[in-house]
Amino acid sequence: MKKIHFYKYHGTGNDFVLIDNRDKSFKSSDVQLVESICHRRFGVGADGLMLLEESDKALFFMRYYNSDGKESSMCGNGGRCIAAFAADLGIAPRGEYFRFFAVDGIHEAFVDEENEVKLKMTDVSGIKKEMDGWFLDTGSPHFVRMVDDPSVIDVVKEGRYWRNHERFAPAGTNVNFVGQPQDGKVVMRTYERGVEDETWSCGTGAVASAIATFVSNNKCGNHFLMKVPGGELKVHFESRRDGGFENIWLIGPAKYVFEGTWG
Ligand SMILES: N[C@H](CCC[C@H](N)C(=O)O)C(=O)O
Repeated sequence: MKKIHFYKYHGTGNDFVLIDNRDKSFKSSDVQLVESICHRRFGVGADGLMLLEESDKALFFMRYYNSDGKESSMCGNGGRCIAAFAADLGIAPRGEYFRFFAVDGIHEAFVDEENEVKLKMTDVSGIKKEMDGWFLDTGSPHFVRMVDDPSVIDVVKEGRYWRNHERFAPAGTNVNFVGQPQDGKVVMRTYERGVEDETWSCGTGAVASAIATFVSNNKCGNHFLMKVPGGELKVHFESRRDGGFENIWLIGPAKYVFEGTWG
């Protein structure tokens, strides 16, 4: 097998392997290969893997895989990291807005000199109040539970229960545990579908948790600082009269960690 040159980035502790696959040399259908690269003990270790590929719709296409090796829905922190990766490789302009294509459509991005990334997320069509939480799709499905203190939640046990609940079958959902807002600051923790564990940050989850907090708390504005175990993410959006949300932005750091070869 040809050696694979990979890069490792993280976005507030949600970590990814990135590969420039514009030459299509990576076997993108090989679930076993992606899973073994993401393995925390026998591989590079990551929550997910992304291929940067050619696109006729925008500057590039972002193909996203969870660490279970399967291609999945949109990853917000992954989108921020691939934008920084593209700027670092000189594929995308730094300090200017550019567009890339992903599974949920076109995304606008802006990468500054320190790799702080602004990423426009897909519109949200609506949010559904469930007995014990809120369900919405921010590019990936999220079930948001409001709790008094996220720090005392057994995120793996409770997250796994809701992730596999029949209500969300067969696709399942990501699960977020969100504390009370204090001056626009919100503490949140996430159990991620396809990682099947708590992750230290979740971009689509931060958007889902901010919107659920906005809807469930009429004293909140539409700008949030989401405090996750791996750092802080900014989220702001506009609500629509039809109950949807648009002009949704996810902002935060994307860090290059190291690069290497696989195989
Ligand atoms: N695990 C998610 C995709 C990645 C979401 C997360 N890493 C983010 O930053 O949005 C899913 O399969 O629905």
